[in-house]
Amino acid sequence: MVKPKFKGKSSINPSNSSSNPDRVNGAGGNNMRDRATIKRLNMYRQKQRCNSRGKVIKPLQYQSTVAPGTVARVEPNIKWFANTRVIKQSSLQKFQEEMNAVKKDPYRVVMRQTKLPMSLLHDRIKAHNSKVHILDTETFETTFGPKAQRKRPILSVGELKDFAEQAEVSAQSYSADKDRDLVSEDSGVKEEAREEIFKKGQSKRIWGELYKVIDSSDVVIQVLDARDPMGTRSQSIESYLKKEKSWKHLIFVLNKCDLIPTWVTKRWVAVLSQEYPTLAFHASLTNSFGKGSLIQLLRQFGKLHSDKKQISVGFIGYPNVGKSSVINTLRSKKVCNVAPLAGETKVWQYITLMRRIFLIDCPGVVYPSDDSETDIVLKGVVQVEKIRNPEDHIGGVLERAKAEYIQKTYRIPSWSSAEDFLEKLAFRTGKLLKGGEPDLSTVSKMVLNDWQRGRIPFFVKPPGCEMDEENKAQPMLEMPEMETKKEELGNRLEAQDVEGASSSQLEDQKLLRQKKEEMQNIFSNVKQNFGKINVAPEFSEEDLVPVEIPDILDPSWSEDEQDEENEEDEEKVEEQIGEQQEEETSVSSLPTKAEKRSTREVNEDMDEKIAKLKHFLDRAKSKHFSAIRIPKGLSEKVFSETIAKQNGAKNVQQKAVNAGKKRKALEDEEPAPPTKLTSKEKRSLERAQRVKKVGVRYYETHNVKNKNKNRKMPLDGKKAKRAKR
Ligand SMILES: Nc1nc2c(ncn2[C@@H]2O[C@H](COP(=O)(O)OP(=O)(O)OP(=O)(O)O)[C@@H](O)[C@H]2O)c(=O)[nH]1
Repeated sequence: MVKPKFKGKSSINPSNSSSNPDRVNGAGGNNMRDRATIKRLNMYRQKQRCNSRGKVIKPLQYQSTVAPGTVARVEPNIKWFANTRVIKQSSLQKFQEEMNAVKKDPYRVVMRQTKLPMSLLHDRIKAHNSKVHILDTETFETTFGPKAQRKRPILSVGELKDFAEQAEVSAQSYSADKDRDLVSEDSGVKEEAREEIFKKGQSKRIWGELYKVIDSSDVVIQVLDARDPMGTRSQSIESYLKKEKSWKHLIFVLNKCDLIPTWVTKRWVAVLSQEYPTLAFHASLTNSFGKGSLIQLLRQFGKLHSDKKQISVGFIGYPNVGKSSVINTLRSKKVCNVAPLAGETKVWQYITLMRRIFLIDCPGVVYPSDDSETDIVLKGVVQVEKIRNPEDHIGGVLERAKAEYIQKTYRIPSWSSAEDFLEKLAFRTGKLLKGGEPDLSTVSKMVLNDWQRGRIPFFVKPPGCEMDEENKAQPMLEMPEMETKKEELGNRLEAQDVEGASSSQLEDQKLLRQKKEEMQNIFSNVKQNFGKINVAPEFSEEDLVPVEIPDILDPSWSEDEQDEENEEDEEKVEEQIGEQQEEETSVSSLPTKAEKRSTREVNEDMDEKIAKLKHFLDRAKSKHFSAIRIPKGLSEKVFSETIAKQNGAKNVQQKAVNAGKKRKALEDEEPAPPTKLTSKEKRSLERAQRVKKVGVRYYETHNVKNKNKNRKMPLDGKKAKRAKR
């Protein structure tokens, strides 16, 4: 140890020695040992001094005895850091033998086992291929005898030859692309990580919401987009429900049927019904399709679970397929937020449909698949505004949609590539950047938005649509596939019975069969008249394969009745509108094409007028204006036209049956007034007259300070103008 020199009063050692903790400038510059390190090293180096008789005359630091009660320190010594628990092999062997002897002796007990190195007794490493001594622990009878209980490995083959064959087949079908565990050499080039927006609907939170909805529902409705039902379908959830929650009923609702030709809807319903009961649907507050069928179906499910106080119906599906819209349609009012943007529904929500039926809306879930980024965008999962390079996905749009529809929608006659198309569109729409450069990003977003909102006609063709024309023209789908499916299921179950299942399995099967029969009974009542779907896009002749639509709709319960029943609580004006629509849709089911076109025009006219009326109503309801009046001229015109059209429609039907004068009858704008009005017509006339004034005067209903009862509101002039606005 370096002895600090005494330098008068100061105890600081000025030397530059590397063992001096006080040194200021050493040879090491900034890399010098710090004070603590030097002190520690000095401590290690110290030696005690003894006299010739061995008596310690200078003890080590911390070695001197201290008075009892004071904190003492153990000498830091290198030997403390060495392995002190080493015993000889022979000693270990002896310990193991003796310990084993004691353990096996039933008259002796090893005390304080936790304090002993017991692991040393069992650490003999067994060779990987060492023989298993089964017979040491089990009897021959239970192991190999006729009543052996030992589990055997399940092999799908009986002989080694078959096993080799199987291996060969699997080797042939092996594809390195699909092998996720394949270790390949790192080429240094890696695929760019997917942007976060493309992982929408896949988060743990969303899946949590989905499982909450599934757990809480008695009936699960998977909503599919009619334009691409298979792309928006989740087979993994279906198999999960089948395996884990077999008591829950799963049905499909094919929504947005108004965006595809009717025969395609029919075909898809037939295809999907082979697996699960399927209903076609068009979600709309004013012009829906399938609402009555769905409500009736839910009612029947309610009856099926009469033991329960209420049943819950969960709506699951891809984002943007219209789950919330279907719920709004069933409730005939906006109870869930709806937007053309994916991910509008954030959390699950309960909605009461009837006293005993609750609906649960679920956020859209994206199921794991190999979809490319373009697929994801075109399925409407990603919000267009958030896409970094929207022009990358236009190629996909041009590939999927027919050129004819693109030409018609954007009025661009031809293009050589996606970029060329975008440039032409940018010039046509005036979307230009500085210097007259086409703004490709903006026009791409425009096209993608149109795609997501169904403005570009598109649909995925159902399987087998080229073949059997007969099926296409099948007038009323009565789910024949369900029959075959049931039979198939029955056969399968019987086959399983023969194989010999346990009693609990048999019971399960019985339950399953019972459930199927119940579903069959329920669905045997469901008949949808696809001719009533109001298809919006104008499809080409090629896509519009004519569908024969039955003249008479006579299911055991009709949609019209249901619609009326569920609209009880709505405004009377809306009832009127609903009745008008029903009349209109029944006209649209007439067979010839020319008439179809003219009825569509009539429908469009009516829709416009209805929208206008509704707009006025909404404004009046929100009380943003002190008084709103529907201009008398407009209301009279609308309702007189309505009645005229109703009568006209009746004439049309009659004439269509009698002779070939349908066209004339339909175009007949002002038919002769009916001599005698039916009670229904009388009521609708009364309502029409009543609803002319839909607003109320602010001063009449509000208790305001300067209320002047005698004040007359001028109908012309400034205020009247404001009210009219
Ligand atoms: N043409 C047409 N559009 C529909 C139909 N149903 C829904 N939509 C539209 O599809 C868009 C999405 O509807 P939502 O009801 O918000 O869809 P969602 O499945 O609840 O979406 P998330 O909230 O993302 O789960 C809206 O713009 C609706 O207007 C339909 O039957 N026909």
